[in-house]
Amino acid sequence: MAPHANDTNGNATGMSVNELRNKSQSGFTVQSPKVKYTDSDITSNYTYRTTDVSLEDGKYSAAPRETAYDFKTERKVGKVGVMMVGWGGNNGSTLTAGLIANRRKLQWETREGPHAANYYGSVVMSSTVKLGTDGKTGHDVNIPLQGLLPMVHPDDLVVGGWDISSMDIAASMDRAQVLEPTLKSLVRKEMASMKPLPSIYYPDFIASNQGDRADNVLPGSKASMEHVEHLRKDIRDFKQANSLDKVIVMWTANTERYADIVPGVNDTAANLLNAIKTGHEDVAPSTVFAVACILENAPFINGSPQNTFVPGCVQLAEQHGAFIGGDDFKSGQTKMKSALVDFMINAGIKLTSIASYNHLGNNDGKNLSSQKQFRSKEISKSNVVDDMVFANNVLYEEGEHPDHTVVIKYMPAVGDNKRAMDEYYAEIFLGGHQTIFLSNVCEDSLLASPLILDLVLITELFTRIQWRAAGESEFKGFHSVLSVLSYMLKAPMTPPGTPVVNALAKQRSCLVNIMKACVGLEPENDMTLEHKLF
Ligand SMILES: NC(=O)c1ccc[n+]([C@@H]2O[C@H](COP(=O)([O-])OP(=O)(O)OC[C@H]3O[C@@H](n4cnc5c(N)ncnc54)[C@H](O)[C@@H]3O)[C@@H](O)[C@H]2O)c1
Ligand SMILES: O=P([O-])([O-])O[C@@H]1[C@@H](O)[C@H](O)[C@@H](O)[C@H](O)[C@@H]1O
Repeated sequence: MAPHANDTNGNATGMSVNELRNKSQSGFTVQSPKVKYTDSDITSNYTYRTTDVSLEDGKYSAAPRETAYDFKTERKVGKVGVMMVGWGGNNGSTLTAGLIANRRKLQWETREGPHAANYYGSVVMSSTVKLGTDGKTGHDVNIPLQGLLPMVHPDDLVVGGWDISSMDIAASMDRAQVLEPTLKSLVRKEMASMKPLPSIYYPDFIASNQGDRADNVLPGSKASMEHVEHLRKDIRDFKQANSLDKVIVMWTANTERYADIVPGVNDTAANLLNAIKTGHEDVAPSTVFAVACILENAPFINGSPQNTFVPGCVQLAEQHGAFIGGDDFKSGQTKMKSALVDFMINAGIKLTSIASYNHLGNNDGKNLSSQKQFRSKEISKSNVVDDMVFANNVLYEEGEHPDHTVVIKYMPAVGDNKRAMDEYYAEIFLGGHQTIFLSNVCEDSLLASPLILDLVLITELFTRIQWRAAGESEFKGFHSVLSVLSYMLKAPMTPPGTPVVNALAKQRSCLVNIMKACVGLEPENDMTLEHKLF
């Protein structure tokens, strides 16, 4: 029996905490002179509070700073499409099945009994945020994160995309071996009608073992403006055919090798466009897709670890005010790492080594069994602790960091059910040690698919948010590199010269507090002074 909620004077409210908990599910409005609601927009006048620190005579001087911003969020969501590159892959087919199952509110039999469609694993659809405190009872009031601002509902998303494999998406679902047959039977017909568009295929960028599925490719095995224009037309045609207001493009195709950053080739926007025009062999398919999306003003998100966003690509996005984001979905082993390392180091425990091993048997693993593709993944999985280590100069000397090794092996037998095994070794008080062993079976596509959804929903939201410094007349969009997506990504892209944050709690807090600022609400500070100062 849930405890009864008392008010701040200790008087019974007549409501259980659960009743109170569910009372506020029906949305909210902010009562503030700083927040204005019109039919078209929500506008908030927001004071951003930070602390300026300077070093004077060997001592820090800290000065509170206030910066006034206006945020404007367009309330109309419109009709949104997502085009996946690699639609026929495990993630693409699994997400597609999940969207259909949820839209149709399907239930299916499993060994444990009936299962209903859900969006578990999506931070937008299945997590909550603290809205505030009930003035009568003093209890927290939490609402679904998706309720903070107008957001597209995933049930309304229109799905499409490309694949170098011609297999329809129902057959791709079978190939993926991720979903229960009972569920597959319910979505098969609709998915069998879904055919991936032919794509660009430059064999040198992915493992040679992928060649046997490449039967759905456009002519040409290296970058060209014809490829760029063809992809742009695909996006326009998809948008028109489905009467969409906007399209978001998601790279969930194979991990590519890194492209060399070559001055005169991909270091500037002009050089990159010229390199594509002249068919330079070091321009990756993912970069060609990114360029096409930038020129078509379709946000492009990279769910894989390769360096798609070469400097010239970032510059092109900035020139066009187009959104890009990445890299590499943070779905399992690394997600756990970015939470656990944050906890250990912030607890003053000196992490000295991290050994991360995993094996998996899906096609992603097959592609990663090739050294150059593994190297892309090794980089994204290895850099995730840098910010947390660097922030603690009590435990770590300058340049000191834990040993960190990443091993990935391809073991077909386990399929999509990736095994992650980690050892965290740390120094504790008076020469002691703490050793944490973690074994984690990550059903990779069932963990990644909701993340892909979150990336789409949040990217779409940020296409409708504009800001200006108080006093300025013109509103403008966030920087082209959407670093607010970092919670879903192993190697978060940030605007050039800005810091990378990998700590999972900070990443979520950043996203939530920016969304709260857009409705004029203060960032969550967890002080709860109202429960301490009385
Ligand atoms: N948990 C996860 O599944 C997870 C986590 C992080 C990152 N990723 C990354 O997401 C990507 C997809 O993972 P997956 O398990 O779905 O892999 P997958 O191999 O099942 O799917 C990739 C698909 O991309 C297609 N493809 C390859 N090159 C293409 C091109 N140039 N154009 C269009 N299609 C192309 C392949 O035919 C395949 O169908 C991989 O790069 C993987 O590293 C996955
Ligand atoms: O997200 P995460 O579980 O740390 O990392 C995963 C790797 O462990 C796995 O080998 C790879 O196939 C997946 O694409 C994903 O990148």
